Amino acid sequence: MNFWRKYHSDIDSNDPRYNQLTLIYAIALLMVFYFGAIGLLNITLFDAAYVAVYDFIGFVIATSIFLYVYRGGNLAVAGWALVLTLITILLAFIDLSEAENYSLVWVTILPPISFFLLGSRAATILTGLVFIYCGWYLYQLLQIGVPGYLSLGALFNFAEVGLAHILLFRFYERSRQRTYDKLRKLSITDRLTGVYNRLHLDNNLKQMVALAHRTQQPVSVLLLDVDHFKNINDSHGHLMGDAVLVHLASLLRNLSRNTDLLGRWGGEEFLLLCPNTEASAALHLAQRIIKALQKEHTYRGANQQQVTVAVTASIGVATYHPQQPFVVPAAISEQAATSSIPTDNYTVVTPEVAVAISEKLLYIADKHLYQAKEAGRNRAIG
Ligand SMILES: Nc1nc2c(ncn2[C@@H]2O[C@H](COP(=O)(O)OP(=O)(O)OP(=O)(O)O)[C@@H](O)[C@H]2O)c(=O)[nH]1
Repeated sequence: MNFWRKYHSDIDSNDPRYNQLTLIYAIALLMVFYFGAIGLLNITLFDAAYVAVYDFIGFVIATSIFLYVYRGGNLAVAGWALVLTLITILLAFIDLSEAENYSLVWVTILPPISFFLLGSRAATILTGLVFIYCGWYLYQLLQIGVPGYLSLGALFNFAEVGLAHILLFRFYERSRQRTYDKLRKLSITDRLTGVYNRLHLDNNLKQMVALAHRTQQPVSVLLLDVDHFKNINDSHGHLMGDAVLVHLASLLRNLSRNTDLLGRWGGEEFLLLCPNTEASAALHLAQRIIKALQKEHTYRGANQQQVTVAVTASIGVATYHPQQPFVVPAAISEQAATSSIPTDNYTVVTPEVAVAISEKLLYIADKHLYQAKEAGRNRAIG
């Protein structure tokens, strides 16, 4: 982890916010040095203390934004603060220079920054308003006949460049966002069943455990494994096996709550994460799943042939309750003694402890699943 992300360790280089963070740092730092240096020059060399007051205000605002982000502040808030500060500075600068020396061209840096930091909608409105204001400002100068390069043609050119900038960056930002959403969805879902994949479950279980601790609510996990799945594949073909997995995923989705998180843990294994769920409720849910699976279902396999296949599953259940000591149950503690799973009782949940509790939950669920298989399958143990 580098120095800049000390308080934003959750943002890695694959996260789109990583570059936003970099851009906010870069612009804020640039403003800090710029206002600091110009302010000093205004006081010492140019004897313009009244201008230095503005430099000082800019310096303080830029430093505040920088420190706010550095201390882990919200990126959206920092993005808005930065863009609004930039707009104020640019408009003040244009006004002070009365649009001389093409100072107006500076507003063209706003669309790339705004679209990147604020998203398509907010940036379109904000930069649109700034360009309209600048067009109106130019028009006023034309009216009073400011000499020099100002002409009606210049006004049109400015308006056209402004519009082109907004449309192009809007198009660019929306296509980037769409590609990102598509890639993200692909990276967290299982292609066959459409439920979440193992990576996503893993990440969320840790967060769920931390939240359970904060809210003092229990969290349960259900680990389900189809019984003799190999036989289904061998007797009816792989396509039929796939159809069984798809059906099972939709059955699990229908039986679980909206707040539960369902995913495919492995080949024919599914994991259901249930926040705010007591051990008894989790076991009850597991039994409902077993019962629902026992109902006959017709699957479509190769050559569109329809076959009724009897599918059963075994489920291991485990629950973490923040108010109770979390120890590996006696029945499986012998195996735990030789494994690396920590067995302490946790009082404070740091990220490391959340990982340890998640591992232990999965470990217990896996052992219960194993016991259910040993006891004859088609059952749940918790
Ligand atoms: N059709 C299909 N089969 C899969 C998929 N992923 C894994 N499998 C198969 O699932 C089977 C798992 O077999 P085993 O681990 O022996 O488990 P089982 O036959 O269910 O036996 P028990 O779990 O002991 O009841 C293997 O034959 C894998 O090839 C998949 O995506 N589609």
